[in-house]
Amino acid sequence: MARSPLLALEEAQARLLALAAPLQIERVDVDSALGRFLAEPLLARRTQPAADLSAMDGYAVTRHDMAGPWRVIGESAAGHPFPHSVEPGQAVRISTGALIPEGAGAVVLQEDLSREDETVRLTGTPPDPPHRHIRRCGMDFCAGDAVLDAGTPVGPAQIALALSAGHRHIPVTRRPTLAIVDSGDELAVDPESCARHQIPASNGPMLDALVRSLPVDTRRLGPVPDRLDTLIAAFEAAADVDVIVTSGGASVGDHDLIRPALEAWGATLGFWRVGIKPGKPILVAERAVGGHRQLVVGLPGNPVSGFVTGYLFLLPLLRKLMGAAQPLPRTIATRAAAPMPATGSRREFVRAVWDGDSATPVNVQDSGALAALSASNALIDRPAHAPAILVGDPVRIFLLQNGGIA
Ligand SMILES: Nc1nc2c(c(=O)[nH]1)N[C@H]1C(S)=C(S)[C@@H](COP(=O)(O)OP(=O)(O)OC[C@H]3O[C@@H](n4cnc5c(N)ncnc54)[C@H](O)[C@@H]3O)O[C@H]1N2
Ligand code: MOO
Repeated sequence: MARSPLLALEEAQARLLALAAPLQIERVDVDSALGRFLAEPLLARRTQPAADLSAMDGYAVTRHDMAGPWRVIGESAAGHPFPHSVEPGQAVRISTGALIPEGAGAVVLQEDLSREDETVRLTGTPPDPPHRHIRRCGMDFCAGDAVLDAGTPVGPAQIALALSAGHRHIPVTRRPTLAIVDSGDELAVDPESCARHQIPASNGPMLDALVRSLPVDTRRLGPVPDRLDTLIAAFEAAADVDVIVTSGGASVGDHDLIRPALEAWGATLGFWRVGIKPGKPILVAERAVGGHRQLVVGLPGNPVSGFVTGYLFLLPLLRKLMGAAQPLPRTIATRAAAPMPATGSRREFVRAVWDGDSATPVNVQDSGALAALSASNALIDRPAHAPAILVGDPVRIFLLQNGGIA
């Protein structure tokens, strides 16, 4: 049977992402924004630090008198500023994070001084330049600065930054809802009771776990038998979600019913079959009813194919819906630790172990081999029609951890 040529990965990803407009914006507590994406640029409401602060423990003195000795006239502790001005010949005991008193322009480290009663003397070297141990007002950011761009993922550093920039709430894109529909007559829900003609239904839980790195609300529907009516009923039970991901039944067999079931349900096929190995039969469809638009990503049933296409398509789609500026995983450059054969007409994602220096393909590359997938932490990205490569040759890899987003 003649078929249209397979789509290239980049084109398929671009077509999928073009279908996905970021979801509505909501304001959430900064504390609970972990994993979300900022929906608008965040402007600082305050300057940080709001005044010159000491970066070390020591004594604050004027710039005009760096040789001492000095008379200690008081203390500036964190949260307890010294209320007077400092003159030449005077020093104020100061702690890390405390306000630099008026008139002071240098902090001499306590390690470089000796103190006797109320007199401190230099025993080491004074700070050079004098302001070396002073954190300048606005060193981090100033009120009005755009401290975060729209589309930035909110991680621990961004939570701290938003709070220190004076925000209790931040605008993020709402959590997408996702239904996971796995299908196949051979699937056994209970792995402890699985006949020879069956296989434990592992793809649904695997995909659920894959998307857990993102703040997505998931609903599991399945396993669903390989029948049009049961598949359509599952889609109907997912008619309110943003994204439906299916697993299995995406290929060309008599029981591969995802496409006809989607069409019968009223969805329109966006594309089907991409030139990648594993994962060729992936499909994308959309359905719009009464202003509610849904996207469907149909993943192949082979577990490794489902994992790889989940990584290359489903996670980027969810990130795009959540407003990510960079939804796609990124590769890093490394070297092959073993020779690799020439590739065929599909771009290959070779399961591999990356040790920080080089990547070694795992022995079994079958798209049903979960032990080999589990032993891997990276995918070597091999172009289609590439010649064989030798040990030490440059390769690019996707790291599996964190969906490939550093
Ligand atoms: N004549 C052709 N046959 C196949 C082609 C092709 O182009 N021509 N493509 C092959 C490729 S590539 C893939 S990938 C698979 C994908 O097929 P399906 O998406 O239709 O997947 P199934 O047939 O339903 O299942 C494949 C395999 O995976 C197991 N499976 C399915 N669901 C689960 C699950 N939830 N948990 C665990 N394992 C699951 C299933 O038992 C099968 O062994 O098609 C090739 N065939
Ligand atoms: O795409 Mo299939 O995933 O080659 O096994």
